[in-house]
Amino acid sequence: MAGRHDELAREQAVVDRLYARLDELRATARARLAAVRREGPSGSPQNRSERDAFATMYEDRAARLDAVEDRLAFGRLDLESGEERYIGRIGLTDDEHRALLTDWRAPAAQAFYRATARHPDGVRRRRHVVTTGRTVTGLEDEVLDLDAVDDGLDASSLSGEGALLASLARRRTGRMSDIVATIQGEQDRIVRDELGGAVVVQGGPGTGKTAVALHRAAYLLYAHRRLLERSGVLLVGPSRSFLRYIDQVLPSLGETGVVSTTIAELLPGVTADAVEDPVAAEIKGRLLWRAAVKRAVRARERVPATDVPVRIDGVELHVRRRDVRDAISRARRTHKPHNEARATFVREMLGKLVEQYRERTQREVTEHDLAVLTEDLRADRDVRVAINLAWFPITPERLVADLWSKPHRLAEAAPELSDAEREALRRDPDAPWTEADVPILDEAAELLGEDDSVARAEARAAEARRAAEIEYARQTLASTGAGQGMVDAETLAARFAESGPSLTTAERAAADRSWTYGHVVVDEAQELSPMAWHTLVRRVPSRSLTIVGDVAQTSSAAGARSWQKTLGSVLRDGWRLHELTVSYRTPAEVATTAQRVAVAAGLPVSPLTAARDAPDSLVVAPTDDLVGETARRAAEEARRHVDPDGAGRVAVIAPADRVNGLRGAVAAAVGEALGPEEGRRLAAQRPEDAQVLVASPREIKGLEFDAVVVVEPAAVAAGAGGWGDLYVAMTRPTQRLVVVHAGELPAGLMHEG
Ligand SMILES: Nc1ncnc2c1ncn2[C@@H]1O[C@H](COP(=O)(O)OP(=O)(O)OP(=O)(O)O)[C@@H](O)[C@H]1O
Repeated sequence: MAGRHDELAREQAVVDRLYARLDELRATARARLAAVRREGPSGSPQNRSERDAFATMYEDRAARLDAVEDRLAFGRLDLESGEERYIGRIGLTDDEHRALLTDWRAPAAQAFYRATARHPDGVRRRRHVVTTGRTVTGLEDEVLDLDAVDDGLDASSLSGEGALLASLARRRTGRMSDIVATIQGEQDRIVRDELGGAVVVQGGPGTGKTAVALHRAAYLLYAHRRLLERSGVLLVGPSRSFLRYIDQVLPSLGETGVVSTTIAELLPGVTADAVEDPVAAEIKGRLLWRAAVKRAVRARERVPATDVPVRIDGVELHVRRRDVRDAISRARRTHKPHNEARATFVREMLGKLVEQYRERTQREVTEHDLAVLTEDLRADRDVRVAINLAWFPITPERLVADLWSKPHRLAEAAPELSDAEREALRRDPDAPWTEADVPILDEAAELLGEDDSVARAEARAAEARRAAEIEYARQTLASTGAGQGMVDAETLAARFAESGPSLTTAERAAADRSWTYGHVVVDEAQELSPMAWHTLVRRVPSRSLTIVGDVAQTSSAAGARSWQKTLGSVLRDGWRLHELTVSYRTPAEVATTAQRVAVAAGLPVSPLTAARDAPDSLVVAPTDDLVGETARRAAEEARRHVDPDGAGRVAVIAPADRVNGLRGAVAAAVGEALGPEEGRRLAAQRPEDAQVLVASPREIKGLEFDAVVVVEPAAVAAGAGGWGDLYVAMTRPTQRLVVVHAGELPAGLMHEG
């Protein structure tokens, strides 16, 4: 039997060969890039843009190859056929196209994640190859032998347990890393679920929902590249800091073209960063705004109370009520958005006025006179005012600001709201936007359209240009054979386009409110209001979505308590539910206690089994000096977990109104515990990189830390986010939870011993 040393040496030889091949491919991509760049900025514009396009293509290729350096290969399958198949981040072949490494997303890699002793799927042995840099440092084998199966054990045991536990115990860096080497069977089934329809993943804290959602995005981009590269994938997260936390994962999986956003940032040109009152947020999240915004728009199409006199060339005419009524019906029959249908309304009204003019004057008029008269009428101030009053051109921002600042507008648009509810929405006309306004603004933009005759003419011209470019790109691809399997004509054409060679699908999509995506991924999805769902679903006409969240962690007043209730109205029955039940983050004692508190509070919690335990992972500390004790505990955890090299994260999570009061004391205690130099280094860190963070529950949603100090749990639960916030706060640590309290402890949270 080969010794461990021989086995390591053997795997090292394989890994060396794989890195050598990777280096070779990188060198080729760089050489091609350099050759394209060497040609310099000469030649026709078409030559130049062609060169730019190829340069971008080679840059992409080089970037993708660079991104897969870490843990290039991590697994090996020994098949019953005798084949040894290596699994890694990307697929690699040799010069003769023989497979060296299988992409983890390929069907041939599936058994690495799914095979069990009970269902070996042609696999004799699964090996996890652990590497540090380019050196093989460990091997972990699982022999999938049915004789070894103990009843009941197989279904629940973890695959690659050693590699998994090692990865879970690793110190946190403030950035999420991929889990490609240790995806578990229940997670893999979700990752590889088909593209069509909506996949909803419900699971308790730390069950890998975010990880699964991101790996699924990478999988779908691999399995449906042609479709998704053109239409794009949208990823929606709860906050910028969360998006930053996860922004390394997709690039490390070789994918860079995903648009990430929050609901607040969904509308290009709208900044929605004001904090909303929870009562108003809940009301604004209701689906009633679909009808209410429609009514608000209709209110800008209105027949005047009386005929309105206007005078042109000394002749008195009337903007007559019945003419307005006819013109409104005609304009509505175009089924165009309000601002676009306005052209029809204006044309109809001017026609009626010209008719009146002819009747009044009984004059013979030539075609030329008619045109002049129409223009005179159009330019006349009184006519303009009368027409505008009947069909008012208006922006979405103005329409919505009027709803919030003019009580009669809101009463007319949303009669179903009570007086108290309407009062709760009351705001200054120039108050800043909140996240809850965004879906309503989007609805308004949809119904109003843009008054953009010029923009539309430009778009038509651009479309014609683009068609010509696609044709040209097709010819180029055919004649050079370049870009095989990497880029299609349309993508290449987009890069040729005047808008600049570097404008990717993601960039174009992000700048365009009406862009529709091929797939949308929503994380922390329980926070979205019904109205936000309505807005999102509009962006994915195929209804192909990955929705991950936990209805027990909901803190938004407008968020979901039940998927059925929230999604039923927007997706009907076009969704399928998966549940994740193993917590990979929190040690068992912390997970069990958090669950107990959540159950006692009546939250709709999912079952949760912790994958591991850690000694002394829960401490409950009563005190009379809340600030002092919190600072002392935070300093102790910082000493234990925070490294000067940037690894290790500690969070103090406190009720929102206590955060500011704690910051100074925590910073001082940490400085004292770790020394002035370390104290200064930590104090200079930006909030998003802070190794010691003092924050409210809202700011740490979806994130994780080595240690967490929760301050006054009953007060956290009494805050705007309720018990969901406390459940979130308690389930952030990977190693240790410290609860500091001066007041009563909530039910389920007991003192030690
Ligand atoms: N199969 C796995 N292998 C290694 N690590 C994993 C695996 N699954 C999850 N993890 C790790 O567990 C932690 C929690 O995962 P993640 O943040 O995706 O959970 P979540 O369900 O989204 O949590 P929350 O509901 O609290 O936001 C992360 O550090 C993640 O990398």
